[in-house]
Amino acid sequence: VTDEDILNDHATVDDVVTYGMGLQGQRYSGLEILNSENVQSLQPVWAFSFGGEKMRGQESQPIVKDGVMYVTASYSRAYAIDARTGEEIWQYDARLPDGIMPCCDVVNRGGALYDDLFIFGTLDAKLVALNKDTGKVVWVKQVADYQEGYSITAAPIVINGKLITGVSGGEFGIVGKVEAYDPRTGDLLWTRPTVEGHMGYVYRDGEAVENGISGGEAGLTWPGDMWETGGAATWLGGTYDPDTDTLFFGTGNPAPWNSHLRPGDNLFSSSRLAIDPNDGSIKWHFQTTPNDGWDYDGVNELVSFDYEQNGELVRAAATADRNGFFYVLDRTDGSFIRGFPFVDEISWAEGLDDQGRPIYTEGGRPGDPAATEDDKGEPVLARPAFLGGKNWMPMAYNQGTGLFYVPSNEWAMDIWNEPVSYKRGAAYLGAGFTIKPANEEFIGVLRAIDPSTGEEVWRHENRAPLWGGVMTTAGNLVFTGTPEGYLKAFDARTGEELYRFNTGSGVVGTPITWEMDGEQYVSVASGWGGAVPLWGGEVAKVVKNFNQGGMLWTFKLPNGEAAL
Ligand SMILES: O=C(O)c1cc(C(=O)O)c2c(n1)C(=O)C(=O)c1cc(C(=O)O)[nH]c1-2
Ligand SMILES: [Ca+2]
Repeated sequence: VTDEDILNDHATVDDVVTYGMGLQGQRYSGLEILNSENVQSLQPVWAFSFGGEKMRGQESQPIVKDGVMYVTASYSRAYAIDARTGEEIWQYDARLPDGIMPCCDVVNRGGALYDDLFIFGTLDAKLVALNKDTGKVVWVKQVADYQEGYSITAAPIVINGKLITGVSGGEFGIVGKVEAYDPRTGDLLWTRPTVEGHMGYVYRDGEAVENGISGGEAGLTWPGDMWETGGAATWLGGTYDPDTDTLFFGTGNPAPWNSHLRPGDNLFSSSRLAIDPNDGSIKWHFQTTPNDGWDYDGVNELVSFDYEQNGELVRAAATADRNGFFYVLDRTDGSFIRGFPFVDEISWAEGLDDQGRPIYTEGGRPGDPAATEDDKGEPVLARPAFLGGKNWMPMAYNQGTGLFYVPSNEWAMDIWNEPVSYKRGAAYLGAGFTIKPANEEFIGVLRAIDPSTGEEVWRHENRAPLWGGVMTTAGNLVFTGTPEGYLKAFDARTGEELYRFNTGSGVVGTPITWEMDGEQYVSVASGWGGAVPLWGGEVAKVVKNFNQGGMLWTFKLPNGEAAL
């Protein structure tokens, strides 16, 4: 796989060589062999077991090149599979130490292909590069110390000969960062910490150089030394926009969760960062939840798209934040174009001001434990819950309909603050919580959203929270999965459910589609898990009978069907 292949991934329908089905992250395929007229006939052609004990939480997006599928699974495993037959070519199991500390299950969301390498991140915070034909290790690089709480769950991306990764660990007071490596050797090219105060340098050719952006001196948005352990993990990885030559990374929650310990905006937590891929410098930032006090952890993917307004081309980017608001930004400079709620009854903010900053609801923030006698701050009922209006699961943008398809959830939480102090390698929250369903009928809502008006064009409600990624096609289709086990397809214009297939375990993976031998294929990983069964509080009851697992399913129309 070459840089060209990667940059063109969104336009080549016969392969999927990037996380996002294109670096901009639209998850849109121009294929229409499979479409809203014939999707009812879709059938599985093979299924592949990830094997292993206790397999769960299959959040991966496979990639496909030249008839071979490369996919990661939970516990930092990777596989190459014959995409025609489902036969295994090789398997790699990372040997993980006992002390790994993923906050939210043992997940992995995917890998990257470059040259003859398949590269992915592990729960002990390493990057591993495997020979794509044999699965043999070519290089391994320690990105950060797992004993401090670092891990990697996101898929790396490669752009113009640079391998770009983020890190997880926001719940342990790590310092988030984005890093670039030489994909052939694993040598570090630059590092970009995402907490102000750690900001004044970049690495270039293995040497630290000042780049002038230092939060440490003037106007620190953290009190005292709180920035030293400030979180802002880049745990969802990034997207890349070739038009502006910019990497977009979301940053997670500031640490600790108790916001009274860190008055200030706490840059660059809960933000979108536009990063120069050449040296790691920050071009602009947009913070969705300043002084985040609810773990809104605004790490969600920023997806580039273009539209016309009054005859002018707008180079925009959109993100559906965990905090419940959908933002449309000008991707050339990060300026706010518009924002609107995409979930119901947001409690913590009354809306956004004309810069996109939240207008906080009076009394919406959980109280300061220092102000009470029993060390437990005044609780509040906040909505959405910290697992978010949308969590990690990627949305999709359809160039034909001009709509975003957003996997969202309706839930609330009781949240309160507690005293906490930083201890290396220990949870650093200073908060307690119970998540509750917002109603008896449904939590998950797949929404079709018009980014130019904020209108919800259609919605599909699901009993359990939606936790899988979305993919959309020129064949007027939207695919996603449900914790109840289904891969589902919808009419992209109307939201009518056109197809469902039960994979035997909850689908929390992200589907892909590609063309092979003149036929259109769809693949998705199945295996219930992720944060909901761990942290879902009262919602865990809704999902408690769902079986875990680890399978990869592949579908196509029966032979000849597409021609009808
Ligand atoms: O702050 C962090 O570093 C971090 C990392 C991760 C992760 O790497 O999976 C999650 C979260 N936070 C998080 O807050 C969260 O709700 C979450 C859900 C999931 C999941 O895969 O289901 N991961 C994570
Ligand atoms: Ca987090």
